[in-house]
Amino acid sequence: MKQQQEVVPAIDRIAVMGGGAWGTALAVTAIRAGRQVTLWAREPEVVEAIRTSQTNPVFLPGIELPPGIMATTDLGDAVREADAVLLVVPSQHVREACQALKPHLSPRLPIVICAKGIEQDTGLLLQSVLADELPDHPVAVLSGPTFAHEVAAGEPTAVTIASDDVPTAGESSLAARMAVALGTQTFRPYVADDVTGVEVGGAVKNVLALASGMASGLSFGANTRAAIITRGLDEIKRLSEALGGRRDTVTGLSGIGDLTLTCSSEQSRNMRYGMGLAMGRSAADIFDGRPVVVEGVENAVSVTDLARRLGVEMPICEAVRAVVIDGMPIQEAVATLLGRPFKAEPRSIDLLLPGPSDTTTLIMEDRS
Ligand SMILES: NC(=O)c1ccc[n+]([C@@H]2O[C@H](COP(=O)([O-])OP(=O)(O)OC[C@H]3O[C@@H](n4cnc5c(N)ncnc54)[C@H](O)[C@@H]3O)[C@@H](O)[C@H]2O)c1
Ligand SMILES: O=P(O)(O)OC[C@H](O)CO
Repeated sequence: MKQQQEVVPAIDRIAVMGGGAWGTALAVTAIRAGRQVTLWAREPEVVEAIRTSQTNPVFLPGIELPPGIMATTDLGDAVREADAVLLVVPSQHVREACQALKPHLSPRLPIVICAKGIEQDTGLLLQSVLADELPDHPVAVLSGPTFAHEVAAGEPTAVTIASDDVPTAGESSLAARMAVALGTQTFRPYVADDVTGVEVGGAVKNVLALASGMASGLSFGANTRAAIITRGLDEIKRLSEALGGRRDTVTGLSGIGDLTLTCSSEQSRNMRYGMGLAMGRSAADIFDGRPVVVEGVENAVSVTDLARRLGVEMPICEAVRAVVIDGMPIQEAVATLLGRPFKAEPRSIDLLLPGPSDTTTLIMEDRS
Protein backbone atom coordinates (compact mmCIF):
# COMPACT_ATOMS: atom_id res chain seq x y z
CA MET A 1 0.00 0.00 0.00
CA LYS A 2 1.25 3.44 -0.90
CA GLN A 3 2.05 5.52 2.19
CA GLN A 4 0.50 8.96 2.28
CA GLN A 5 3.14 11.62 2.69
CA GLU A 6 2.49 14.66 4.87
CA VAL A 7 2.65 17.81 2.77
CA VAL A 8 4.71 20.42 4.58
CA PRO A 9 4.08 23.95 3.23
CA ALA A 10 7.15 25.79 1.94
CA ILE A 11 6.66 28.17 4.83
CA ASP A 12 6.95 25.98 7.89
CA ARG A 13 9.06 27.85 10.47
CA ILE A 14 7.56 31.16 11.49
CA ALA A 15 9.12 33.93 13.55
CA VAL A 16 6.75 36.39 15.21
CA MET A 17 8.23 39.78 16.07
CA GLY A 18 6.14 41.28 18.85
CA GLY A 19 4.79 39.60 21.98
CA GLY A 20 1.74 41.82 22.37
CA ALA A 21 -1.85 40.62 22.10
CA TRP A 22 -1.83 40.23 18.33
CA GLY A 23 1.66 38.71 18.03
CA THR A 24 0.75 36.14 20.67
CA ALA A 25 -2.59 35.31 19.02
CA LEU A 26 -0.85 34.84 15.66
CA ALA A 27 1.76 32.61 17.28
CA VAL A 28 -1.10 30.48 18.66
CA THR A 29 -2.71 30.40 15.21
CA ALA A 30 0.52 29.29 13.53
CA ILE A 31 1.00 26.51 16.09
CA ARG A 32 -2.57 25.34 15.48
CA ALA A 33 -1.78 25.29 11.77
CA GLY A 34 1.11 22.92 12.50
CA ARG A 35 3.97 25.38 12.07
CA GLN A 36 7.11 25.73 14.19
CA VAL A 37 6.92 29.08 15.92
CA THR A 38 9.43 31.32 17.65
CA LEU A 39 8.07 34.49 19.21
CA TRP A 40 10.30 37.45 19.96
CA ALA A 41 9.15 39.83 22.69
CA ARG A 42 10.85 42.91 24.09
CA GLU A 43 9.62 42.18 27.58
CA PRO A 44 11.61 39.46 29.44
CA GLU A 45 8.57 38.85 31.67
CA VAL A 46 6.47 38.00 28.60
CA VAL A 47 9.09 35.49 27.42
CA GLU A 48 9.35 34.04 30.91
CA ALA A 49 5.57 33.63 31.25
CA ILE A 50 5.24 31.97 27.84
CA ARG A 51 8.07 29.57 28.68
CA THR A 52 7.04 28.68 32.20
CA SER A 53 3.25 28.95 32.35
CA GLN A 54 2.17 29.05 28.68
CA THR A 55 0.38 32.33 29.20
CA ASN A 56 0.93 35.98 28.31
CA PRO A 57 -0.69 37.73 31.29
CA VAL A 58 0.72 41.11 30.25
CA PHE A 59 -0.93 41.35 26.83
CA LEU A 60 -3.31 38.40 26.49
CA PRO A 61 -4.64 37.59 29.97
CA GLY A 62 -7.01 34.67 30.42
CA ILE A 63 -5.74 32.68 27.44
CA GLU A 64 -3.91 29.38 27.86
CA LEU A 65 -1.39 29.09 25.04
CA PRO A 66 -0.90 25.74 23.31
CA PRO A 67 2.43 24.02 23.90
CA GLY A 68 5.16 24.53 21.34
CA ILE A 69 5.63 28.31 21.12
CA MET A 70 9.31 29.06 21.65
CA ALA A 71 9.82 32.50 23.14
CA THR A 72 12.96 34.61 23.23
CA THR A 73 14.20 38.16 23.74
CA ASP A 74 17.01 37.48 21.23
CA LEU A 75 15.92 38.64 17.79
CA GLY A 76 18.74 36.79 16.03
CA ASP A 77 17.65 33.51 17.62
CA ALA A 78 14.03 34.18 16.69
CA VAL A 79 14.60 34.67 12.96
CA ARG A 80 17.69 32.54 12.28
CA GLU A 81 15.83 29.46 11.05
CA ALA A 82 12.63 31.18 9.93
CA ASP A 83 10.93 30.77 6.56
CA ALA A 84 8.90 33.96 7.17
CA VAL A 85 8.59 36.73 9.76
CA LEU A 86 5.29 38.11 11.05
CA LEU A 87 5.91 41.75 11.98
CA VAL A 88 3.51 42.57 14.82
CA VAL A 89 4.65 45.80 16.46
CA PRO A 90 2.60 49.04 16.56
CA SER A 91 2.59 50.86 13.23
CA GLN A 92 4.71 53.81 14.37
CA HIS A 93 7.50 51.39 15.39
CA VAL A 94 7.62 49.34 12.20
CA ARG A 95 10.59 51.27 10.75
CA GLU A 96 12.58 50.84 13.97
CA ALA A 97 11.64 47.13 14.03
CA CYS A 98 12.85 46.68 10.44
CA GLN A 99 16.15 48.33 11.32
CA ALA A 100 16.55 45.95 14.26
CA LEU A 101 15.64 42.96 12.09
CA LYS A 102 17.88 43.79 9.14
CA PRO A 103 21.21 42.37 10.42
CA HIS A 104 19.55 39.06 11.27
CA LEU A 105 17.61 38.34 8.09
CA SER A 106 18.63 35.80 5.49
CA PRO A 107 18.38 37.07 1.90
CA ARG A 108 14.83 37.43 0.56
CA LEU A 109 13.19 36.17 3.75
CA PRO A 110 9.46 37.05 3.43
CA ILE A 111 8.01 39.55 5.89
CA VAL A 112 4.30 39.77 6.70
CA ILE A 113 3.08 43.13 8.00
CA CYS A 114 0.45 42.50 10.68
CA ALA A 115 0.28 46.06 12.06
CA LYS A 116 -2.39 48.50 10.90
CA GLY A 117 -1.38 52.08 10.24
CA ILE A 118 0.36 54.76 8.23
CA GLU A 119 3.72 56.16 9.33
CA GLN A 120 3.15 59.60 10.83
CA ASP A 121 6.46 61.30 9.98
CA THR A 122 6.41 60.29 6.31
CA GLY A 123 2.77 59.52 5.44
CA LEU A 124 3.98 56.20 4.07
CA LEU A 125 2.00 52.98 4.04
CA LEU A 126 3.88 50.26 5.92
CA GLN A 127 4.67 48.40 2.67
CA SER A 128 6.66 51.52 1.66
CA VAL A 129 8.41 51.65 5.02
CA LEU A 130 9.50 48.06 4.36
CA ALA A 131 10.53 48.95 0.81
CA ASP A 132 12.78 51.66 2.34
CA GLU A 133 14.29 49.55 5.09
CA LEU A 134 14.24 45.98 3.74
CA PRO A 135 14.09 46.47 -0.03
CA ASP A 136 15.12 42.94 -0.98
CA HIS A 137 12.48 41.15 1.05
CA PRO A 138 9.12 40.00 -0.35
CA VAL A 139 6.25 41.54 1.62
CA ALA A 140 2.67 40.54 2.38
CA VAL A 141 0.03 42.20 4.56
CA LEU A 142 -2.31 40.37 6.93
CA SER A 143 -5.41 42.34 7.94
CA GLY A 144 -9.13 42.01 8.64
CA PRO A 145 -11.61 41.78 11.51
CA THR A 146 -9.57 40.10 14.22
CA PHE A 147 -9.76 40.71 17.93
CA ALA A 148 -6.72 38.93 19.35
CA HIS A 149 -8.59 37.29 22.23
CA GLU A 150 -11.17 35.69 19.93
CA VAL A 151 -8.48 34.45 17.54
CA ALA A 152 -6.43 33.01 20.40
CA ALA A 153 -9.56 31.36 21.82
CA GLY A 154 -10.05 29.61 18.47
CA GLU A 155 -13.27 31.36 17.48
CA PRO A 156 -13.98 31.27 13.72
CA THR A 157 -12.25 34.23 12.07
CA ALA A 158 -11.56 35.25 8.47
CA VAL A 159 -8.69 37.49 7.36
CA THR A 160 -7.21 38.91 4.19
CA ILE A 161 -3.60 38.22 3.25
CA ALA A 162 -2.38 40.34 0.35
CA SER A 163 0.81 40.42 -1.68
CA ASP A 164 1.38 41.89 -5.13
CA ASP A 165 4.11 39.53 -6.31
CA VAL A 166 3.29 37.82 -9.57
CA PRO A 167 3.13 34.05 -9.06
CA THR A 168 5.77 32.27 -11.12
CA ALA A 169 5.28 28.92 -12.83
CA GLY A 170 5.14 26.33 -10.07
CA GLU A 171 5.13 28.83 -7.20
CA SER A 172 2.13 30.61 -5.72
CA SER A 173 2.15 34.22 -4.55
CA LEU A 174 3.52 34.93 -1.09
CA ALA A 175 -0.01 35.70 0.12
CA ALA A 176 -1.21 32.28 -1.04
CA ARG A 177 1.72 30.51 0.61
CA MET A 178 1.11 32.39 3.86
CA ALA A 179 -2.58 31.46 3.70
CA VAL A 180 -1.60 27.78 3.48
CA ALA A 181 0.92 28.21 6.31
CA LEU A 182 -1.51 29.92 8.71
CA GLY A 183 -4.95 28.67 7.71
CA THR A 184 -6.92 26.29 9.93
CA GLN A 185 -10.55 25.25 10.37
CA THR A 186 -11.08 28.34 12.54
CA PHE A 187 -8.66 30.82 10.97
CA ARG A 188 -9.57 31.30 7.35
CA PRO A 189 -7.37 33.51 5.18
CA TYR A 190 -8.62 34.98 1.90
CA VAL A 191 -5.87 35.77 -0.60
CA ALA A 192 -5.65 39.18 -2.29
CA ASP A 193 -3.24 41.22 -4.39
CA ASP A 194 -4.32 44.78 -3.54
CA VAL A 195 -1.79 45.50 -0.81
CA THR A 196 -2.58 49.23 -0.86
CA GLY A 197 -6.34 48.81 -0.52
CA VAL A 198 -5.90 46.31 2.30
CA GLU A 199 -3.47 48.57 4.16
CA VAL A 200 -5.62 51.69 3.83
CA GLY A 201 -8.66 49.86 5.25
CA GLY A 202 -6.69 48.71 8.29
CA ALA A 203 -5.21 52.13 9.00
CA VAL A 204 -8.32 54.27 8.56
CA LYS A 205 -10.71 52.03 10.49
CA ASN A 206 -8.67 52.76 13.64
CA VAL A 207 -9.53 56.46 13.29
CA LEU A 208 -13.18 55.77 12.48
CA ALA A 209 -13.47 53.48 15.53
CA LEU A 210 -12.50 56.47 17.68
CA ALA A 211 -15.41 58.36 16.10
CA SER A 212 -17.78 55.47 16.77
CA GLY A 213 -16.59 55.30 20.36
CA MET A 214 -17.14 59.03 20.81
CA ALA A 215 -20.68 58.66 19.45
CA SER A 216 -21.39 55.86 21.93
CA GLY A 217 -19.87 57.90 24.75
CA LEU A 218 -22.30 60.71 23.87
CA SER A 219 -25.14 58.14 24.11
CA PHE A 220 -25.90 58.30 20.40
CA GLY A 221 -27.33 54.99 19.20
CA ALA A 222 -27.45 52.64 16.26
CA ASN A 223 -28.34 55.24 13.62
CA THR A 224 -25.23 57.29 14.31
CA ARG A 225 -23.02 54.21 14.30
CA ALA A 226 -24.42 53.06 10.96
CA ALA A 227 -23.83 56.54 9.53
CA ILE A 228 -20.21 56.56 10.74
CA ILE A 229 -19.57 53.10 9.31
CA THR A 230 -21.15 53.88 5.95
CA ARG A 231 -19.73 57.36 5.44
CA GLY A 232 -16.43 56.16 6.94
CA LEU A 233 -16.26 53.42 4.34
CA ASP A 234 -16.59 56.12 1.71
CA GLU A 235 -13.56 57.89 3.23
CA ILE A 236 -11.56 54.63 3.09
CA LYS A 237 -12.59 54.15 -0.52
CA ARG A 238 -11.57 57.66 -1.57
CA LEU A 239 -8.15 57.50 0.09
CA SER A 240 -7.50 54.00 -1.17
CA GLU A 241 -8.37 54.93 -4.76
CA ALA A 242 -6.21 58.06 -4.59
CA LEU A 243 -3.29 55.81 -3.60
CA GLY A 244 -3.97 53.31 -6.37
CA GLY A 245 -6.00 50.78 -4.37
CA ARG A 246 -8.73 48.79 -6.05
CA ARG A 247 -12.34 49.97 -5.68
CA ASP A 248 -13.80 46.62 -4.55
CA THR A 249 -11.25 45.97 -1.79
CA VAL A 250 -13.33 48.13 0.59
CA THR A 251 -16.12 45.55 0.41
CA GLY A 252 -13.80 42.86 1.75
CA LEU A 253 -12.62 41.73 5.18
CA SER A 254 -9.93 44.42 5.44
CA GLY A 255 -12.49 47.13 4.58
CA ILE A 256 -16.11 46.83 5.65
CA GLY A 257 -15.27 43.70 7.69
CA ASP A 258 -12.75 45.34 9.99
CA LEU A 259 -14.57 48.67 10.03
CA THR A 260 -17.81 47.07 11.22
CA LEU A 261 -16.03 45.03 13.86
CA THR A 262 -13.98 47.85 15.28
CA CYS A 263 -16.80 50.40 15.26
CA SER A 264 -19.25 48.03 16.98
CA SER A 265 -17.45 46.40 19.88
CA GLU A 266 -15.97 47.65 23.10
CA GLN A 267 -13.29 45.01 22.66
CA SER A 268 -11.74 47.60 20.33
CA ARG A 269 -9.19 49.73 22.15
CA ASN A 270 -9.83 52.52 19.67
CA MET A 271 -13.57 52.44 20.28
CA ARG A 272 -13.11 52.27 24.06
CA TYR A 273 -10.73 55.21 23.95
CA GLY A 274 -13.20 57.33 21.96
CA MET A 275 -15.99 56.40 24.39
CA GLY A 276 -13.88 57.32 27.37
CA LEU A 277 -12.98 60.71 25.93
CA ALA A 278 -16.63 61.48 25.24
CA MET A 279 -17.48 60.55 28.82
CA GLY A 280 -14.93 63.05 30.05
CA ARG A 281 -12.32 60.52 31.17
CA SER A 282 -8.63 61.28 30.89
CA ALA A 283 -6.42 59.29 28.51
CA ALA A 284 -4.54 57.70 31.44
CA ASP A 285 -7.75 56.76 33.24
CA ILE A 286 -9.42 55.02 30.27
CA PHE A 287 -7.11 51.99 30.43
CA ASP A 288 -6.37 52.23 34.16
CA GLY A 289 -2.88 53.55 33.50
CA ARG A 290 -1.83 50.51 31.43
CA PRO A 291 0.23 51.21 28.28
CA VAL A 292 -2.26 50.35 25.54
CA VAL A 293 -1.82 50.75 21.79
CA VAL A 294 -4.50 53.10 20.41
CA GLU A 295 -3.45 53.22 16.76
CA GLY A 296 -6.23 55.67 15.84
CA VAL A 297 -4.62 58.59 17.68
CA GLU A 298 -1.37 58.75 15.70
CA ASN A 299 -3.19 57.56 12.60
CA ALA A 300 -5.67 60.44 12.88
CA VAL A 301 -2.69 62.63 12.00
CA SER A 302 -1.04 60.36 9.42
CA VAL A 303 -4.32 59.62 7.62
CA THR A 304 -5.51 63.24 7.43
CA ASP A 305 -2.05 64.60 6.55
CA LEU A 306 -1.94 62.16 3.66
CA ALA A 307 -5.54 62.93 2.62
CA ARG A 308 -4.88 66.68 2.67
CA ARG A 309 -1.77 66.20 0.54
CA LEU A 310 -3.75 64.13 -1.98
CA GLY A 311 -6.78 66.43 -1.94
CA VAL A 312 -9.04 63.69 -0.54
CA GLU A 313 -11.93 64.79 1.66
CA MET A 314 -12.15 62.78 4.91
CA PRO A 315 -14.47 64.76 7.20
CA ILE A 316 -14.97 62.11 9.90
CA CYS A 317 -11.23 61.50 10.22
CA GLU A 318 -10.67 65.28 10.29
CA ALA A 319 -13.23 65.61 13.11
CA VAL A 320 -11.45 62.87 15.08
CA ARG A 321 -8.13 64.62 14.59
CA ALA A 322 -9.62 67.92 15.75
CA VAL A 323 -10.69 66.23 19.00
CA VAL A 324 -7.79 63.92 19.85
CA ILE A 325 -4.96 66.14 18.62
CA ASP A 326 -6.20 69.75 18.65
CA GLY A 327 -8.39 69.40 21.74
CA MET A 328 -11.65 70.51 20.10
CA PRO A 329 -14.65 69.69 22.34
CA ILE A 330 -16.43 66.63 20.94
CA GLN A 331 -19.80 68.42 20.73
CA GLU A 332 -18.21 71.12 18.59
CA ALA A 333 -16.61 68.52 16.30
CA VAL A 334 -19.97 66.79 15.87
CA ALA A 335 -21.70 70.10 15.09
CA THR A 336 -19.01 70.96 12.53
CA LEU A 337 -19.37 67.57 10.89
CA LEU A 338 -23.16 67.73 10.70
CA GLY A 339 -23.20 71.39 9.68
CA ARG A 340 -21.48 70.73 6.36
CA PRO A 341 -23.51 71.21 3.16
CA PHE A 342 -25.61 68.20 2.16
CA LYS A 343 -23.96 65.85 -0.29
CA ALA A 344 -24.94 63.38 -3.00
CA GLU A 345 -24.57 59.65 -2.52
CA PRO A 346 -22.75 58.33 -4.45
CA ARG A 347 -20.64 61.39 -5.16
CA SER A 348 -20.39 60.57 -8.83
CA ILE A 349 -24.06 61.39 -9.46
CA ASP A 350 -24.92 64.92 -10.41
CA LEU A 351 -27.76 66.11 -8.17
CA LEU A 352 -28.95 69.65 -7.95
CA LEU A 353 -28.15 70.36 -4.32
CA PRO A 354 -28.91 73.68 -2.66
CA GLY A 355 -25.98 76.10 -2.52
CA PRO A 356 -24.28 76.96 0.79
CA SER A 357 -26.57 79.94 1.42
CA ASP A 358 -29.64 77.65 1.36
CA THR A 359 -28.08 75.08 3.65
CA THR A 360 -29.86 74.70 6.93
CA THR A 361 -27.58 75.08 9.91
CA LEU A 362 -28.01 72.03 12.07
CA ILE A 363 -28.16 72.81 15.74
CA MET A 364 -26.86 70.06 17.97
CA GLU A 365 -28.93 69.28 21.00
CA ASP A 366 -26.66 69.65 24.04
CA ARG A 367 -26.41 66.15 25.53
CA SER A 368 -23.53 66.86 27.88
N1 LIG B 1 -4.89 43.32 19.41
C1 LIG B 1 -5.60 43.01 18.32
O1 LIG B 1 -6.70 42.49 18.46
C2 LIG B 1 -5.06 43.31 16.95
C3 LIG B 1 -5.64 42.67 15.85
C4 LIG B 1 -5.18 42.94 14.58
C5 LIG B 1 -4.13 43.84 14.40
N2 LIG B 1 -3.57 44.43 15.48
C6 LIG B 1 -2.46 45.35 15.22
O2 LIG B 1 -1.25 44.76 15.69
C7 LIG B 1 -0.33 45.77 16.09
C8 LIG B 1 0.17 45.45 17.48
O3 LIG B 1 -0.93 45.50 18.36
P1 LIG B 1 -1.06 44.61 19.66
O4 LIG B 1 -2.51 44.43 19.90
O5 LIG B 1 -0.24 43.39 19.60
O6 LIG B 1 -0.49 45.63 20.75
P2 LIG B 1 -0.11 45.34 22.25
O7 LIG B 1 -0.25 46.62 22.99
O8 LIG B 1 -0.84 44.17 22.77
O9 LIG B 1 1.43 44.98 22.18
C9 LIG B 1 2.35 45.81 21.54
C10 LIG B 1 3.63 45.02 21.37
O10 LIG B 1 4.54 45.79 20.58
C11 LIG B 1 5.76 45.87 21.26
N3 LIG B 1 6.42 47.11 20.94
C12 LIG B 1 6.03 48.36 21.24
N4 LIG B 1 6.92 49.23 20.77
C13 LIG B 1 7.90 48.51 20.17
C14 LIG B 1 9.10 48.84 19.52
N5 LIG B 1 9.51 50.09 19.41
N6 LIG B 1 9.85 47.84 19.00
C15 LIG B 1 9.46 46.57 19.15
N7 LIG B 1 8.34 46.20 19.78
C16 LIG B 1 7.57 47.16 20.28
C17 LIG B 1 5.41 45.79 22.73
O11 LIG B 1 6.54 45.38 23.47
C18 LIG B 1 4.31 44.74 22.69
O12 LIG B 1 4.87 43.45 22.65
C19 LIG B 1 -1.10 47.10 16.00
O13 LIG B 1 -0.78 47.73 14.77
C20 LIG B 1 -2.56 46.67 15.98
O14 LIG B 1 -3.38 47.56 15.26
C21 LIG B 1 -3.99 44.18 16.74
O1 LIG C 1 -8.41 47.07 19.49
P1 LIG C 1 -8.25 47.79 18.19
O2 LIG C 1 -9.19 48.94 18.05
O3 LIG C 1 -6.80 48.17 17.97
O4 LIG C 1 -8.65 46.77 17.02
C1 LIG C 1 -8.04 45.53 16.94
C2 LIG C 1 -8.10 44.95 15.53
O5 LIG C 1 -7.45 45.79 14.63
C3 LIG C 1 -9.49 44.63 15.08
O6 LIG C 1 -9.45 44.04 13.80
